[in-house]
Amino acid sequence: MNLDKIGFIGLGLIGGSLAKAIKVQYKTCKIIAYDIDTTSLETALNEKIIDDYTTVIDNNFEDCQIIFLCAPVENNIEALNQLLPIINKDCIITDVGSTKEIIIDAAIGMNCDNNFIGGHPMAGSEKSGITAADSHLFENAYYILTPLPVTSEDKIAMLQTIITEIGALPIVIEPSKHDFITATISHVPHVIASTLVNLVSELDTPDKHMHTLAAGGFKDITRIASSSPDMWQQICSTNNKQITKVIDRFQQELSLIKESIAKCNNENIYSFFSSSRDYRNTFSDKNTGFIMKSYKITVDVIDKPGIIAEIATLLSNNEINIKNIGINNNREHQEGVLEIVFYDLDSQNKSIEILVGMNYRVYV
Ligand SMILES: NC(=O)C1=CN([C@@H]2O[C@H](COP(=O)(O)OP(=O)(O)OC[C@H]3O[C@@H](n4cnc5c(N)ncnc54)[C@H](O)[C@@H]3O)[C@@H](O)[C@H]2O)C=CC1
Ligand SMILES: O=C(O)C(=O)Cc1ccc(O)cc1
Repeated sequence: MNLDKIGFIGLGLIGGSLAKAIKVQYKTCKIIAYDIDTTSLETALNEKIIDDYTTVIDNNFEDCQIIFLCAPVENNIEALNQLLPIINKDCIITDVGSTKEIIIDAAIGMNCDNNFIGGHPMAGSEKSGITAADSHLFENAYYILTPLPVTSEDKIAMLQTIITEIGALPIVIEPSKHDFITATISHVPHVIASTLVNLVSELDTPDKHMHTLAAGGFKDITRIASSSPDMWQQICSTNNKQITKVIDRFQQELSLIKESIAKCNNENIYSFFSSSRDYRNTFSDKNTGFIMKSYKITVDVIDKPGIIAEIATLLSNNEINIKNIGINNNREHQEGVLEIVFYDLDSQNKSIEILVGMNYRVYV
């Protein structure tokens, strides 16, 4: 497909990653961006992620075929309103916001439902800003679309093609169903993660031993508490009905297990953990994911100078690109201490073969 010009409103983690992925796929496509943060725009221009930027939403967006709204949810609604008098009639405006019903209702209210298609890539991380942007972010991730009955098939097909060509998997879901699903699998888990972190901060002993000793499990389930407060405040305020409904249900579940623990009802406690383990084990970490896909291996290495260089050289001699490499000093639940992250499954598999062939113990 031919793309000549695309616009971005908001150029942080998601906007920047989409712009990068589109540049890889559509080399001649011009990208123009607007962001309230001029430093992000300058960074993106210097790194050739975009071709031009503007410090106001103006006629520069007039000839865009597609405009991606990638700011926090409420700011996307404001931008949509500002863009409507500017865009051409064939332009597709699509957002990436984590909540859908509110922006779809706003789009209907603004009579722009033939130009607007709601979107939500189910990929991301706790990081934010253009410096965290990654052209591989959407590979094998589901990308939800919430078109309206009036949206033309051509426009939906065009957006689906772009999503597919950047490696993601488009899936159509109705807005209110989307908001219930994401409240359960994303929004409430974020609230719980932040609650746990705040709890430790409040309960910690004066010597801060909780902070020092918090280990793998705690860090695993609270990683997402490092996310942008601005973004999460707007997600909560734009999906408050579904989120509060799911929190109510969560509190009921928590009360049940609390009661079983208080009464030492070992049968209930056992079945609580065994059913959650069995269901959790049906979520494959290698599958298309909701979180950023990670092709990681862990290598057991002896602690000697030059060991990282030795392994990095071995892999680079075999033309394998390393995305990230680091020593894990905490051996808890960890078979090895050197963690290597790759860009794709092929590199991961090839590295395992090479390292095992050199008698390294490798864990996936
Ligand atoms: N972070 C994640 O993992 C995911 C986020 N999303 C959604 O993507 C959107 C963007 O999130 P991120 O890229 O993670 O956040 P981010 O904080 O990395 O980037 C947001 C960007 O929007 C800019 N911005 C803020 N207000 C603006 C305004 N009024 N006009 C123009 N630009 C403005 C900021 O300066 C920043 O550069 C949000 O709507 C979020 O709900 C969707 C999927 C995953
Ligand atoms: O990093 C993670 O696990 C996330 O949860 C990222 C994320 C954040 C917001 C979304 O709407 C979708 C994905």
